[in-house]
Amino acid sequence: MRKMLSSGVCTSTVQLPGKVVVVTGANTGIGKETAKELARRGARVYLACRDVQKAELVAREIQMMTGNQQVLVRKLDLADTKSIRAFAKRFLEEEKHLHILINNAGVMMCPYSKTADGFEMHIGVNHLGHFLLTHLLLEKLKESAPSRVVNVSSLAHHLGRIHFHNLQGEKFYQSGLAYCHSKLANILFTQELARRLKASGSGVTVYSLHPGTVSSELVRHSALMRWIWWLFSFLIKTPHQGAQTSLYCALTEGLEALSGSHFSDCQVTWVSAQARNETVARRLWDVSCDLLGIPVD
Ligand SMILES: NC(=O)C1=CN([C@@H]2O[C@H](COP(=O)(O)OP(=O)(O)OC[C@H]3O[C@@H](n4cnc5c(N)ncnc54)[C@H](OP(=O)(O)O)[C@@H]3O)[C@@H](O)[C@H]2O)C=CC1
Ligand SMILES: CC1=C(/C=C/C(C)=C/C=C/C(C)=C/C=O)C(C)(C)CCC1
Repeated sequence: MRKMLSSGVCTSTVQLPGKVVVVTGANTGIGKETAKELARRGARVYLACRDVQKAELVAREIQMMTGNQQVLVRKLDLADTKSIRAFAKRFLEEEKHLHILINNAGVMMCPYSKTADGFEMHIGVNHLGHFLLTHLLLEKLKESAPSRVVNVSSLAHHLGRIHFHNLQGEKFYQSGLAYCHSKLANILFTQELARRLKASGSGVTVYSLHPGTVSSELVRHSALMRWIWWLFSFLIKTPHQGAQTSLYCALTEGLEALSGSHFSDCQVTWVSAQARNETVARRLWDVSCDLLGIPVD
């Protein structure tokens, strides 16, 4: 059972000297392990985190463990578009390239709350925050092609729906479902972005994934989930195991033809019918642009 729940290993031997990587939410859990492995392979790794003090400690730890001093911390609060814009501005000023963007940060089952811009927290951080970040970094990714965007979604997307009349959860809110909706949005964004990038022949590819059920701080807002995680701790993945599919999508050679696909346990996997709906994906793209003040093309 443990083997079944923990399978999927990134076997790529690709090394990353001279490559630049951004990992959001890299101070703990899956993001930290992902950043560590990318640093071990020689990349310059930006830990894009909301708590800079926590992240600095992690950066030192990764530097010590990997011998790579090019592990840098930058403030990024995905619940505040000003912070996202400030992060992108500084990054674009200081870096010539961006080869891999890992949109990993996430919140789950928060009590109803809003971001600085008035978006419901799950859709605001998990989807809109990463949508804006990717938009702001996209030219740099194109200039650095071949380059990749990796969006960490979840199996939980199967329970998600995009309710355009209630995107901010103001009419109806259930914290678990709000998480599922935002994870569905991650997949729809991946597919729409992949379609657009393919059409423009940009050399940037995009992947979404489910990391598995992973022991991490994600369950911090739910006593029930913390209890389930504790009870089944002998079965669920470690953060190192949980990082394997992100690493697979970021590193595996020859994955370009699968841009837009969804992965689990380092293999392409199926997504729900909602997640394959191109009309919803296009509309979500347009609505996201509107909400974020990005010109709709
Ligand atoms: N664990 C699991 O079983 C599963 C996880 N996933 C996905 O994996 C991803 C990583 O989660 P996991 O490592 O498990 O969870 P953790 O809670 O351990 O890590 C989440 C990271 O996101 C960061 N974060 C949260 N809010 C913001 C914000 N507003 N701005 C910037 N960063 C933020 C956290 O920062 P801070 O430490 O400061 O709070 C933390 O670094 C998430 O997208 C999650 O949805 C998907 C399926 C299953
Ligand atoms: C019942 C049960 C489990 C519970 C799984 C759950 C509750 C998964 C939730 C996943 C989430 C919330 C993903 C986040 O994106 C385990 C631990 C697999 C062990 C086998 C029995």
